[in-house]
Amino acid sequence: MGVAAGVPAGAPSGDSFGRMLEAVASARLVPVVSLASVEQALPLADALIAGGIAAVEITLRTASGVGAIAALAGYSDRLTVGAGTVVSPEQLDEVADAGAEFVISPGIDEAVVRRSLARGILPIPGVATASEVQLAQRLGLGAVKAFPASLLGGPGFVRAMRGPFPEMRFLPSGGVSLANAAEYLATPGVLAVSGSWMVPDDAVASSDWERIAALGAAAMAALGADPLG
Ligand SMILES: O=C[C@H](O)COP(=O)(O)O
Ligand SMILES: CC(=O)C(=O)O
Repeated sequence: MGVAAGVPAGAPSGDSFGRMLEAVASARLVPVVSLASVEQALPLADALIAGGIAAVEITLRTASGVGAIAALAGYSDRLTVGAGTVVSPEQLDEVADAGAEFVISPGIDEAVVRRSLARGILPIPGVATASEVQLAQRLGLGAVKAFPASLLGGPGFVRAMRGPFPEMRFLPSGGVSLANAAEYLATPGVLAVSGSWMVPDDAVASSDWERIAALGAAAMAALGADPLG
């Protein structure tokens, strides 16, 4: 990962951020999940793992987000746990204390990125313009989230941004689906894809963990063989 210039004194080494980045890359698909209660966290994790999913983003869009991250952190070495919708340094501290390994935001905020680097958690801020990618690069980041990917032009957005920013890697999210996830992943510069389709709110609400495991397995199957494997 390109984290170097933005790493404050005392932060973990670039190798540590690189390991987190590669955990997300090797997962290839990162479900975005908002949970209504902390009790849903462990059965959700079991369902995701059963479906072959290796990373999850738990958002702070619900009040149980931080508690769910705390419940999941360290639960299984088969599931890397990150936080989503982190929009302030204070929230960054909360998810850092809870044990999140990566932090995703819908947009890029220099204070959030710097706090994340200082806390040793991989920041993957959202970008929708070249100016934002440029800021991410200046902060020393090697990966950003392309959000909302479908409205930005899909894989073409990543291809266009890789011209001026050939080292940057992108996590497309927003409108990614079973039908187009493989095309995104095959695009040079795509780190992994993320989305919510494999964890429908109604399945979580009804504790339909078998359905979530099946949707996860179908999603992973649609992504095909690991091109790096
Ligand atoms: O940040 C992620 C998005 O909310 C996921 O978008 P999606 O629901 O279109 O998959
Ligand atoms: C949309 C997004 O990136 C987030 O909620 O974190």
